[in-house]
Amino acid sequence: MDYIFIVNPKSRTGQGELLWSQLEPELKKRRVSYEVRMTGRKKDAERIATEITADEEEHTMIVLGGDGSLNEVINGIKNPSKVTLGYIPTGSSNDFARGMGIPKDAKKALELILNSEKIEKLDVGELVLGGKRRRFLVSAGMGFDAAVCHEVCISKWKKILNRLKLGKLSYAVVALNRLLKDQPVRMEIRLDDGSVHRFERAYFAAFMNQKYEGGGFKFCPEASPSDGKLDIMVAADLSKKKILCLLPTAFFGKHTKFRGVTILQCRSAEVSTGSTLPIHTDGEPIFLRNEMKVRLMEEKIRFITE
Ligand SMILES: Nc1ncnc2c1ncn2[C@@H]1O[C@H](COP(=O)(O)OP(=O)(O)OP(=O)(O)O)[C@@H](O)[C@H]1O
Repeated sequence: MDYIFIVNPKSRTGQGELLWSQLEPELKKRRVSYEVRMTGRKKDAERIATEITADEEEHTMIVLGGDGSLNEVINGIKNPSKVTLGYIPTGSSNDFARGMGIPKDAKKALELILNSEKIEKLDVGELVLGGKRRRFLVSAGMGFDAAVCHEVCISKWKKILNRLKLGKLSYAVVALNRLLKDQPVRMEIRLDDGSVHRFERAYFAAFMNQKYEGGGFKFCPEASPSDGKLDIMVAADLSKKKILCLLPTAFFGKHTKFRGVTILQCRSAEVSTGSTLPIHTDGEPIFLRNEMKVRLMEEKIRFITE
């Protein structure tokens, strides 16, 4: 099998490059047939994936990077059903790897890819905003979680905590800060089963393909990336003090039994809000809107798993 590695050398504040330099000799030693494409800047992984898949042939791509790089690759791929994907997590939040049970250790993750014979067909989420589309593998969200993603991307905390090997904590630190600033809004969610769910004071809605987002918050403990469904978590109609108490329980998925937390499932949904909110896909902040559509694509992507 020919592997195409897409490597973000800057992932986890520059550690991606070091990790790749430790893995590549192993590929050579084992005479693995591969080529490597390094990303040089933002959106490179997307461009590279588009280039590779333009021929509509079958390809095996291995991403070395964080959830952001993985998101770029899934967005660049022309037809997800023609691609087999492998993943070596070298990001700071690594929610995809956590959900899929991929080893955090890069060498072990490579071993899994080279030795595994198991393929799981994963659902691919798609966010539709007017004429624009963005795919996701982990989650898409509107409101507080997207505001946190945005602030993490621009804050100094991520770099500092990455250096201390505490990268995933950056989401928790920023979440506390954001909670003090954000105001809840009116939200209506229409699901493909015809049901309509209205919330007077919603903080956010997370549409989850994986169990975890935001660096380890297990927002939807029952979510599965291959069940043909998106799990939804809405936090609404509760005080900020209560959210503060609930957030730590969300690390263990224990928040779902409390009032103010609603869990739903859908294949597609339309959301509208009383005022404009930030929106993210896979932790990458993208737009400010008061409407969005979320759905799963017909095509699935093959993923190398344990
Ligand atoms: N050579 C590069 N220089 C600067 N930025 C890059 C480069 N290559 C990729 N990027 C950008 O870095 C962003 C973040 O990378 P990635 O998600 O791989 O790592 P991370 O931020 O450490 O992890 P996480 O997303 O899990 O927090 C990507 O969205 C990508 O656009």
